[in-house]
Amino acid sequence: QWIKRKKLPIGPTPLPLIGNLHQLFFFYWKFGGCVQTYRHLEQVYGKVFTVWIGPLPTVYISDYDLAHETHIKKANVFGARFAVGALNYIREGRGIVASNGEFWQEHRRFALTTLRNFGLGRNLMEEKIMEEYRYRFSQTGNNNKSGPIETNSSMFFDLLIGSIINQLLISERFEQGDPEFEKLKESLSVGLEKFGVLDIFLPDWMMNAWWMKWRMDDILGPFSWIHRLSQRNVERRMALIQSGEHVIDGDGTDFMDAYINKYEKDKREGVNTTFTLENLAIDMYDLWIAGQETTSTTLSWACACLLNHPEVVKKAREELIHLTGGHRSISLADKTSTPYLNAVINEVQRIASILNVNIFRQTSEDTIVDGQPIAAGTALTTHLSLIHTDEKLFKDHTKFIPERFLENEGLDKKLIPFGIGKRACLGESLARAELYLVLGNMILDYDLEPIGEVPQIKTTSPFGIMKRPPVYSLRFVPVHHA
Ligand code: HEM
Repeated sequence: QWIKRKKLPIGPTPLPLIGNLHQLFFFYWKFGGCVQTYRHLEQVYGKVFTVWIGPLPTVYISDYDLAHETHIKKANVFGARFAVGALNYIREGRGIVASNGEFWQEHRRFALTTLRNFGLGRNLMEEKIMEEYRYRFSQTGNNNKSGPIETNSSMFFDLLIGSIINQLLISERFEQGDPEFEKLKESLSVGLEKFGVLDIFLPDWMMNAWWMKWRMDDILGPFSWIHRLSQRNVERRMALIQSGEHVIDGDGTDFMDAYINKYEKDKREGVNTTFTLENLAIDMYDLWIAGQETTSTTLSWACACLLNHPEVVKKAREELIHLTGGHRSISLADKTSTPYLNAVINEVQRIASILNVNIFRQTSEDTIVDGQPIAAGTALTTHLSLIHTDEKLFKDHTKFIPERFLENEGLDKKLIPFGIGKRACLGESLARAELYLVLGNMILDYDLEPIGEVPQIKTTSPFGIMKRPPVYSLRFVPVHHA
């Protein structure tokens, strides 16, 4: 440890085996959350510091300029995923989130191109988002379709966003009460809830040890269920293709079609390929897990913020009515004409900061950051939440103030909820399209009313890997434009 520390940024003194865990737990208790704990460490040790999770040193960058200097300017040094422990469970170096090297490049490029193709030409992505938006609002609530809709925020947005990603992946929608969806959602929330920071870093030998089996079954079992569902979807599609009930027309209409086209082509040409059906199930598993909970949680945060700030809803709606005359929906082409709505979405993502840190990277060579050495192979991350609560950038950071993005040109560049650099979020453009279309049209079409107490703008999971908003119900009351 002593020798290793010489090649790492400073940080609290670690003990053998347990590293800084005792201090981390003490600070969690003292400060009441992970972000406050890491803010304290930043104040003591500076913008780059090391925390030992047991025997493993992990390095944190807590400043935007340093994150840019490392992840953008030296992208190759900071571009590999640190994929051990629970992150590598099921994936075993495959998929998009936890793979590296050529495999990662091929699968990331394929997924990006396929999702981008949905955005070109007839703009399938926008069509699918709007179709699901209209469907969900028309199906929820009472039978009076033009009356108010009463719902639970997280269930409503889970169904909406789950259906959009499912439409893009396999052309299927989830319905309320659908047992498969309920089980899928439960698996995801149970899995993410039980997942602790230590599990991310467990070495494979420890994960496989007999004395860890109960814990691994408990936290990873739900993820196995999601993986099996993904495998079943692949088997079902292949059976339909073989029976002639599903025909892939040209490029196909969803991700699975596009992948099967590539798989068949590689097979025909005798290429030694990683595009196998087994890997298709893993890619879909990754896209589903990464693409569902993230966006739907952000929308739940958005409504919590808007319920607390009716003046923001009013101002955003005025902008949208001025643009559309109240006669049509908002489309992605309107984005440059809606600066206030854009600022509202930015501020929601800043306040929510649903993922505190980038998924961990691994330095590929010895390097120096802010004058401090970092050895090759070190696990490192950018602390997104510390950047988003940096008072120098975001004054009065606990307050919801969309105007800050209008008053301070270029501030939006320093907002990085999708991560930064080579491994930044693959679904960023899809998520941005969903947030813009759903929030913009919802503000245009509905008044928001709380049912019961107005939810606090405060996370209910200060120690979790994902920051969740309070659970609350709300009412969407249709607005009739003159
Ligand atoms: C508001 C919604 C979302 C947020 C805040 C978000 C945030 C993030 C963050 C912080 C990362 C880690 C980046 C890094 O390590 O530098 C990430 C990675 C990723 N996200 Fe998202 N994400 C969102 C939506 C989506 C959607 C809709 C999809 C899929 C369609 C998606 C797919 C992925 C994938 C595949 C990765 C791994 C990328 C790689 O390793 O190359 N995300 N996301």
